[in-house]
Amino acid sequence: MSRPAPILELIDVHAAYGRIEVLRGVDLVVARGAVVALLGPNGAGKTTLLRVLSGLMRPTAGDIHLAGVHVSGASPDRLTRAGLCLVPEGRGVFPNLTVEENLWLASSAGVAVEQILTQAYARFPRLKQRRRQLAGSLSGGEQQMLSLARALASDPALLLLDELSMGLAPLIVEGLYDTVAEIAERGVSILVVEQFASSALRVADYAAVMQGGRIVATGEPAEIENRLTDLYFGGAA
Ligand SMILES: Nc1ncnc2c1ncn2[C@@H]1O[C@H](COP(=O)(O)OP(=O)(O)OP(=O)(O)O)[C@@H](O)[C@H]1O
Repeated sequence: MSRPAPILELIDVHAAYGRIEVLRGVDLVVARGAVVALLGPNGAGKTTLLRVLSGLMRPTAGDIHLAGVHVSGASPDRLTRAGLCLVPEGRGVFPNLTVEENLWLASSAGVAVEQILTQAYARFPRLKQRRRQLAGSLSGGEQQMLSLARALASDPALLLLDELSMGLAPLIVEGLYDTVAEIAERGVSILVVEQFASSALRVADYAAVMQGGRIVATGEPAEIENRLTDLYFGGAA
């Protein structure tokens, strides 16, 4: 019997802002149920890659397969329906709406709002305490919990997380990554992008390093962690 296709496969993906090519031939695989950490210094192209993957930007060349289906250039809407969900850098919550209103808006067709609220509050009791508070007045960690809860409401097959740790204290980041590990245990595949690596590597099954618009190293998290300084600052082979 043939093995199921990986949840995500990129083959020689290119993308550009105007004439400036930012992704220069990205190859990457996320196996079903895996957590993959995509690391890399400022400007490596990580956020651009997530924009391309979530349909916000069209690749100029290359192939993207989601669960074996060719989706290069597909709309965000189609990708969402196919099970992909992006948690963007900067958290993507509506600051002038309450926690509960943010969760209501995350409800997708066919999933009862009550069920979404129950699941979100079970996973993040802190959000229940603050359900009538405006999202913009939550702490950074709480906003990140809310954006994760919103993402999970769509019952994604593949979660794309951009800089979950941005601007947060280490202890908060550790807690969020514990949640990421729990989400993965439920069978959700996860591609997590981080500039600073250790928390993401702790929960990852596999890691890749991006530099100058290409993947320059892939491997086990421990191996990548040992090579990270060289890969970021010493140029990569
Ligand atoms: N809208 C844009 N127009 C033109 N150039 C852009 C745009 N957005 C990003 N870039 C450039 O593309 C390159 C890759 O940026 P990108 O944000 O993808 O990197 P990154 O790896 O996510 O870095 P960071 O961790 O700093 O966010 C950078 O040189 C950046 O200046």
